[in-house]
Amino acid sequence: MAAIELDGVTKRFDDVTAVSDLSLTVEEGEVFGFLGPNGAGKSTTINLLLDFVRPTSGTVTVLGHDAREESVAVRERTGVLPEGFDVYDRLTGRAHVEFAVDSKESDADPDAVLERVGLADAADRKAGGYSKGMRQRLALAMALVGDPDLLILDEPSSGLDPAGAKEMREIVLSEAGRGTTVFFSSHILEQVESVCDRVGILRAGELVAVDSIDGLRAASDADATLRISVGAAVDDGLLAEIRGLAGVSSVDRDGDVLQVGCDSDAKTTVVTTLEDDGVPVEDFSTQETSLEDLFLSYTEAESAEESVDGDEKTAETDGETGSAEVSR
Ligand SMILES: Nc1ncnc2c1ncn2[C@@H]1O[C@H](COP(=O)(O)OP(=O)(O)OP(=O)(O)O)[C@@H](O)[C@H]1O
Repeated sequence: MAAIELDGVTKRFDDVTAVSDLSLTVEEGEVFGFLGPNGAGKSTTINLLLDFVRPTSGTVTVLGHDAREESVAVRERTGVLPEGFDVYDRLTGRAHVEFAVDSKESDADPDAVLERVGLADAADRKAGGYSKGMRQRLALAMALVGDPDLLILDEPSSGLDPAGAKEMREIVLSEAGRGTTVFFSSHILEQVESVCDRVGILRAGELVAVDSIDGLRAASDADATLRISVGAAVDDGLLAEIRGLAGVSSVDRDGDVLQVGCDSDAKTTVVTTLEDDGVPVEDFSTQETSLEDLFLSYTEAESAEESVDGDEKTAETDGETGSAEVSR
């Protein structure tokens, strides 16, 4: 059974379409990263899962329950770390977790939960004195109460330093190891890379890609950059010839160096074309797409229509998704 199933979901707030015709399935036990820039619709999607907002159209099913009709059943089996969680300054960490235990009618031992997130030593301190990372861990502890089948984490690493973000990842992995489905949003691809089985990328309310990070990388192969040091001038005619080769997306000349955006199949052709035209190639190297560029390639195309072309495109990466339209 799928843990999360969104089918043709649109959510409008007056004239703003926050989520547009979103269809997405997250399988049980999967760690799924939900990515997108600010305002892409991530929090709205999470709110739809929890029935905090209702879809304008489409259906939302969580753990086999209709999110609208059976929201109580969904919330009983779901732990949530909301975006911008704020602690009660005067309450201790333990009191926060006790509150979660009471409201979920769980028999969990608060100290054991605090231990799981590394806050056992700070259990008796007032949360108002906690650091940002400790507050996030406390929020996670509250979400973990009752061993939920689904964990929904909205920007769990926001405000955390690298060590804090690493700890958060470790906790997510250990929960996933217990069979929990984890759905979390982020606008930083690096933060999801090491934990997610798959990621979905949202742009302006539309899902532009769903795949593993490796799959996304493979699909954006066209954007790897070939750096070529040449031993003679490259005239405009030759530049145009290279620009016209199959698999080449961009060519820039900077003194003796050419930067060619191309897929791996085109690399050899680019080099031989230069040599055939009498331009000696002294050195060349390939720079793979960085995670940041990869993310930008899916989220910064000029308009959503350019790369979203029907439902099939979002079901699997097909080698053309998003990145093909983007030149850097
Ligand atoms: N309650 C609301 N009323 C009106 N507009 C809303 C409401 N909630 C969200 N929106 C709009 O919907 C769009 C998507 O917002 P959302 O908060 O879902 O994005 P997000 O991807 O979570 O962004 P961020 O990374 O900044 O948290 C934005 O244009 C936002 O202004």
